Amino acid sequence: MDVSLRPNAPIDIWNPDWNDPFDPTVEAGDEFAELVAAVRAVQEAFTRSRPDPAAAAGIAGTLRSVAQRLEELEVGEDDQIAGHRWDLAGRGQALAPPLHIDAVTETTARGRVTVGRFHAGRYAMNGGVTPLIFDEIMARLANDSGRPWARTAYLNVNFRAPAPLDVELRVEAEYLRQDGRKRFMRGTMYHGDVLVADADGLWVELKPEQTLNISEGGDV
Ligand SMILES: CCCCCCCCCCCCCCCC(=O)SCCNC(=O)CCNC(=O)[C@H](O)C(C)(C)COP(=O)(O)OP(=O)(O)OC[C@H]1O[C@@H](n2cnc3c(N)ncnc32)[C@H](O)[C@@H]1OP(=O)(O)O
Repeated sequence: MDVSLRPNAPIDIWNPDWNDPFDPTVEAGDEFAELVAAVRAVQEAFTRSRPDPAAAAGIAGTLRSVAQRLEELEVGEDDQIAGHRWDLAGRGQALAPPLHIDAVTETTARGRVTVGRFHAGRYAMNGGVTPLIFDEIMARLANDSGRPWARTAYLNVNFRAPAPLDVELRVEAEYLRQDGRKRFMRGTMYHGDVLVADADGLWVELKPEQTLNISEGGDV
């Protein structure tokens, strides 16, 4: 079943100012997009299924061999493709809801997302998935327009109405104000005219001694 999880936007948005050491142009073809779509399809189909024990054992074996093949291709985090393909929905990170970011200005960001049962609680979007979507679009805006890196300090989400599955939801972010290193952001999610969730968030700009890659040492 096609639940519109494929990253169907050719280029959502590409900001050359985005400070990512990964060079996305190398694997910018459709093959990796197809691989992400396939992983998402497995997640969704698995969630929707009820295999009998024999089918479960067979499928587990197949997936184990896929995992083994990918393990042979492991690279460091800065070089992995997943999460770094900014032109793909959800950046090519298969766990992330496939958020298409259509427009980013200095103070606003606008996107859309459709989730299936893989991201469901019961009949509606899981309460942990909504913050994932807000964090994605609000962090994107907080860190856009050449602004130095900032990390999420808090993200408060209000669930106003159940967010339905398999339909497109509109997601917006607004850069409210800056106070020194603090960037205050707001997010909203709509199904048609219905506000299903909103969020307030604070992003704090890193000090020079703080490093984004905490495993490199330095002050976190
Ligand atoms: C499946 C999906 C995969 C997703 C894949 C994502 C990849 C996406 C890539 C794009 C995104 C890239 C960027 C990575 C961003 C993260 O991934 S963030 C991940 C979640 N966030 C974190 O891990 C942050 C952990 N916390 C920290 O690192 C530190 O607490 C912070 C936020 C940097 C702040 O620490 P600090 O610099 O020591 O701050 P400090 O000087 O104490 O405070 C500065 C000011 O902020 C205020 N403040 C600080 N914290 C708070 C708070 N919690 N509440 C209220 N005020 C606060 C202070 O009161 C202070 O205010 P003023 O006194 O100046 O008025």
